[in-house]
Amino acid sequence: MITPYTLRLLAYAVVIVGLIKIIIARLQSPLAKLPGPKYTSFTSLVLKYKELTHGRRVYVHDLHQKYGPVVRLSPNEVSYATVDAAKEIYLSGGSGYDKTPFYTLFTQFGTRTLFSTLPRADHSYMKRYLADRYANTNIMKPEVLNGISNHAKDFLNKCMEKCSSPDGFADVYVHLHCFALDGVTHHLFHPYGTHANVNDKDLRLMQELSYHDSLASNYIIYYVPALTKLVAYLSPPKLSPLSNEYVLKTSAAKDPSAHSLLSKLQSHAKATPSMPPYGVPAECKDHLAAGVDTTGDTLCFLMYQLSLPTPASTRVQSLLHQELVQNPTVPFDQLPYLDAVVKEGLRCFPPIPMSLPRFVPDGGSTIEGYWVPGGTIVSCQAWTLHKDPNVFPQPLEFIPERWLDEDKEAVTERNRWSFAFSVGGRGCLGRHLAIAEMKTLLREVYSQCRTTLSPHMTGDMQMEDQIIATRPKDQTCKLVFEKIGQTWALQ
Ligand code: HEM
Repeated sequence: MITPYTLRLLAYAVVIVGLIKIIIARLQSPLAKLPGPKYTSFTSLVLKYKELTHGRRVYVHDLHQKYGPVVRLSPNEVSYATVDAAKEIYLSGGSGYDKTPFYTLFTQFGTRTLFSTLPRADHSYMKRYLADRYANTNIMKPEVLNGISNHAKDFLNKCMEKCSSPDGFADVYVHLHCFALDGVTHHLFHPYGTHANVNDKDLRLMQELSYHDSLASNYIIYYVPALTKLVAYLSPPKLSPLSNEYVLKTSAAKDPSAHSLLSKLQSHAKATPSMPPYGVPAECKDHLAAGVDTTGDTLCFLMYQLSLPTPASTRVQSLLHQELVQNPTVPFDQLPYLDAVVKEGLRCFPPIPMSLPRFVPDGGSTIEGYWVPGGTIVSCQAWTLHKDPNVFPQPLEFIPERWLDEDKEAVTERNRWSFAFSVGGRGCLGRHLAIAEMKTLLREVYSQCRTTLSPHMTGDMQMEDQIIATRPKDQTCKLVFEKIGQTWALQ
């Protein structure tokens, strides 16, 4: 007869045998041969803890510093820090490996969009279809550039107005996000775009989009879908009534401008009865979300950097000013120092600095000399690629001149390692728009003004990571704008 004691022993034995089996399997796994802390062969708990506490990017970077360009992060995940690995993961076959279900977190109105579609095949048709809207030739059209330029003027007027108020400073975090919202909605919806730097209703829309923190609940839902209801109960999802209403209403508007994304999507919807009911608004909302914090945060980090009270920042601002006043009619894409400042800004402060996860295809793959089985999650992160000292000497310093180096081969190599917009078929669709916006705004400001930190600026500008993007921790950046003559001497 089996006694309770025997039963307990049996239960223990089953658990122990199970654990031994798991340990043996993990030790025999091809990933066990990869560099990385031993515990990552057995558990993903440390990685998950870092994710939940905004610490993943720095944790992954520190592991690369310690273990080199290939690091096992968990029993099923590996991070790489070389351009060859990035080419294999994001460029092989054009679009690289398939996205993981992590991107399901980014569906809009319950509908998959370009960004959240996982398999390559489903994604590539839509990407090709929408590509012309974001091609440089479309972005460089006067109707697009004039819109961006007007919004840059609104930004500067707003900042000057704030600086002449008793406060004496402008919070550029707010006004740059308004500018980014206005710029992207001009492209998506013209003539139904926002004017958030002049209109309080649109300002509230920006606030709804940019001030939120749903990192922990998103990760929990992703890793333990069974807890979705509990998470929704304990921490109800933040609704976005203003932006949802704006996008739903606007995407049904008649006669959007021919250059807009909306006109293209509406034509597609007419010709494609099988398009999901929320296909057009979902795609628009996705591009809206993709275009506000990214451009707004990069500009914010960049203007903060230029405004620091250091000789290096003063020098960069002065050189930028000189180039801009000496070339008032040269198109923004032909100004080398402005280009170098933007590139260095994207290198030092990539707004999407974290791993972009992909699945190794069936049959496995050899990356950086190590074979990894199909189904392994692999990724690179811009934060680490941009800090390789062999490619970017003094990687922690902000040095625009590195992009103007006489050693052309070195500059080509730096461009190859630039990963702010990712690479390949799933790289950023809005890249040319974002660059046009950033250069137009910096030209508007630094051709006329000098910016310095306000004495009221006590906010923390450390990067605080969100689910895939990052942002300044305190979401505030108080600067003083001072109009200057054309002859600001190099100090
Ligand atoms: C400084 C500004 C920006 C940066 C650094 C940036 C960066 C990126 C990166 C790294 C990705 C790939 C993400 C991944 O694979 O997980 C991406 C994708 C994307 N971005 Fe941007 N982005 C910026 C601005 C914009 C703007 C202004 C728009 C459009 C209005 C936009 C639209 C998109 C879209 C639609 C995708 C998905 C592309 C696809 O899956 O094929 N982005 N962006």
